[in-house]
Amino acid sequence: MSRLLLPTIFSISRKQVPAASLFHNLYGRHRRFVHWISDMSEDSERSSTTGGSASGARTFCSLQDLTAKKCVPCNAKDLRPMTEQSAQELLQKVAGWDLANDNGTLKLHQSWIVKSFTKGLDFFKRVADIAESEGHHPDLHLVGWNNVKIEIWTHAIGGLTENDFILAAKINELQVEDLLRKKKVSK
Ligand SMILES: C[C@H](O)[C@H](O)[C@H]1CNC2=NC(N)=NC(=O)C2=N1
Repeated sequence: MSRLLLPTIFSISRKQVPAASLFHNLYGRHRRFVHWISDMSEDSERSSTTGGSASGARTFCSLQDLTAKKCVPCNAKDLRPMTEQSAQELLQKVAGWDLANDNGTLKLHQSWIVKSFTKGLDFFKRVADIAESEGHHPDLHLVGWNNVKIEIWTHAIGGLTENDFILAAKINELQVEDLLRKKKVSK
């Protein structure tokens, strides 16, 4: 129906023509429905491309292979922390990592048991090489001589960005079997 026709229909007062009020309601509902749909699609568009959720405004956060991606400088003005929901989605891509909420700051966390204190330091060196090449750095803990714990978050914005998941995925690729204590297989 052409736009020109519609206003004329609505110029008829609803009192005079009951059918017009029925049509008006239906059209009104249709219009609200159309607006609802378009709002929905804008919202979904906004959250998936501008990082309302995933990776902050700058980097589009897709679930493609994180190891093929490169960390971006954390001082990018439009980077902001991702939501917990987006972090949960990305967590599927980094086996072995958990999501920790440290006083409102979301972080990635994983721990290992190494064969010795010095093997722990060797572990850190291998992680450090990746961090330096990515320009993005984890928090490294070596506790009780053989317990390695790594936390990853984006300090510059106080939360998680795609950078953290890229770093976690690349740490997962490290060959560290020679450093780890064999897991006891429960009998
Ligand atoms: C400019 C450069 O991106 C920053 O200094 C980097 C260095 N490494 C970093 N690592 C982490 N985890 N968070 C940061 O905010 C951060 N900032």
